[in-house]
Amino acid sequence: MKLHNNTIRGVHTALAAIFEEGQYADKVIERTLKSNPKWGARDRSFIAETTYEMVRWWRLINYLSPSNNPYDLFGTYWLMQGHSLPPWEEFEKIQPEKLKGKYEKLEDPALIESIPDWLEELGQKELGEKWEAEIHSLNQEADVVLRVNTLKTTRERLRNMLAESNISTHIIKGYKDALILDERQNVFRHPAFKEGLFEVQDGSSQLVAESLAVEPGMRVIDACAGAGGKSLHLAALMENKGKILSMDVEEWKLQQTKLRARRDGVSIIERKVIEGSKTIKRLKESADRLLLDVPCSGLGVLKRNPDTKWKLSLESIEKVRQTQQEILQSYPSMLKSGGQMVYATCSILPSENQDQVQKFLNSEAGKDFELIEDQKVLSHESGFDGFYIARLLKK
Ligand SMILES: C[S@@+](CC[C@H](N)C(=O)[O-])C[C@H]1O[C@@H](n2cnc3c(N)ncnc32)[C@H](O)[C@@H]1O
Repeated sequence: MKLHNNTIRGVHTALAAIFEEGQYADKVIERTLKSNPKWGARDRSFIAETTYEMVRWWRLINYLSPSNNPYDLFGTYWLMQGHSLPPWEEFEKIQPEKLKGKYEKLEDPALIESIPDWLEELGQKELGEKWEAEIHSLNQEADVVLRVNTLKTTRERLRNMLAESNISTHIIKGYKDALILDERQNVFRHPAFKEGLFEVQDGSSQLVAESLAVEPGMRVIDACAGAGGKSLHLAALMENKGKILSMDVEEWKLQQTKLRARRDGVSIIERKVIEGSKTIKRLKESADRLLLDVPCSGLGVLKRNPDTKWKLSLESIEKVRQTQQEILQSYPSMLKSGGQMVYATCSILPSENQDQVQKFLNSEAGKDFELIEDQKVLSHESGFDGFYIARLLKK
């Protein structure tokens, strides 16, 4: 592959915004690409992919080549990917054989997997012997997975339509609405996306709405709806019949839900901003089904958000655990008796998952609930993101 100075500089600018200004990688890349409309499709995907991968391997790259020079860092990454470097004077200082030797001598698992030391310790403590395979899998690039919008099309029809534009996909047993792209590409510009025939949603994430056992006509609350990924899936499973109340503490996220619902042909979603405990109390025993897709560390989605590992800390994870338990202590009151609730996270840590559910069940607020089943979806076992999904019944 031929390297170009201007795209390497684009990557460097993006990395500086991520590491020096603490901005989110996805937003930085979006902005970098938008402000350079002359770059072609190949340059754009080079910049996006290289930035994400350099963020992922940042600690290892900096260990192998401690330097502030962007060409030293990029060149090291490029060699790590198995490419060779062109004879540019910018790369003169790099000695491939020396780097190779340094890499081969590595024994520290945190350096090898390019994660902070505290995360290696936490992973070992919480996942034991499964941690090594899990973090290895979370360091691989994610597949692009589509969720077919069954309100507008079928999986076969969408698959054929994409094939006509040379986008080949495959299906996997156990994920009934999913299509996986054979080759990574930007599908947001495809007419089928603009017509609302699919959403981009990881396979594990698609298991969440599925597990809530919704039926057309039900009254469902999605209490941490965000931009509405799961609400839209619930609406499709309910055949757009009944009512979904999509709630969140962030109004701007719910605004996105509104736009996406319009595109997807969903009319049963109402939105409500959570302004405090009063909002929850007013909805007492009003829902047949309740989804708690709670805020979490995001350690299950490192494949697609590699910058998370540099932004998190033990303190921030503890804070999010507290929010999770606060939500569990109060929101289930919105469920009718005989109703079912799903507690879900995109984390692989038991302390955010089964331990939280157990703590709830042992508390006064959980005394009327029982656990029906739970799924601990690990990335190295499923191939998709890491998730936790627990289904509970209110007696
Ligand atoms: C995992 S995200 C939700 C993703 C969303 N369900 C989807 O499928 O796109 C968690 C959401 O919880 C929201 N949140 C944070 N604290 C909350 C609280 N106390 N009550 C309700 N939602 C909260 C966040 O704003 C965020 O949108």
